Amino acid sequence: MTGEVSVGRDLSGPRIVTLPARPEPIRVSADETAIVVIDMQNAYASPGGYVDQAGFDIAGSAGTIGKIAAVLDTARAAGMPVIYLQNGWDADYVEAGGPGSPNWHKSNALKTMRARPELQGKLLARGSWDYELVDALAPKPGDIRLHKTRYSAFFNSQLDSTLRARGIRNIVFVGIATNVCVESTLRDGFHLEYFGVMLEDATHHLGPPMMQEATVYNVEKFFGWVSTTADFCGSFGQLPRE
Ligand SMILES: NC(=O)N/C=C\C(=O)O
Repeated sequence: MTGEVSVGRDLSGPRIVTLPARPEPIRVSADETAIVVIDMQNAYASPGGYVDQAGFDIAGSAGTIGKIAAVLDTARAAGMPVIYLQNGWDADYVEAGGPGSPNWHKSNALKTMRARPELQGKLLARGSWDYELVDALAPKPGDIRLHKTRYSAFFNSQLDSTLRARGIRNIVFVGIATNVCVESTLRDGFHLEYFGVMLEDATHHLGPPMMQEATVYNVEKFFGWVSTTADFCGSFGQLPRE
């Protein structure tokens, strides 16, 4: 392990935290740090949701929900912003794009609905059960909910302005899927000068286990820091409420 990375100019005071992480610990102000919860919707985490219908293994998602719940309890108690993203489109799928959009060709939700017309209107459509957040992670008063239409939560969304308005420089990522929307958002955040930390056991991949390993490697080596639920709760859990 190399030395610690410090984010910000004034790193003294009671709201400064050193989070154990790889490749090195990262020292941040809790007041400049937000939790971003990626797409914890029935689509991605519930039996019968989109990714289950599309044939992906979602067995690991139940454990991920429990870890995220612990992270959110700690973050709220520490007075940190909790920002939920929800992925999907309007009921007519206009936001999904037509054949002129790569999304129309690559989205497994759109492909599944084309193959099984009885699902049309059910997957990732705003207003559907599939689009809704899982019950176990229902937002609490003060939490923020944002809509997104593509894998990166920064693309065509209010995420950047929501973070900048609150003086946030550091983002702790949890959610599904590690290798698609979590990684896409963390990468875009890197290019927008946010310090991204991914909690590896509070995320879950789509595809074979090597996809989780690949994103963990990418984040640790190129785009940010990797930590765990226990280390997040152990360090931010010590904070007095603002
Ligand atoms: N939330 C995600 O990572 N989504 C991945 C695939 C999809 O939305 O089709």
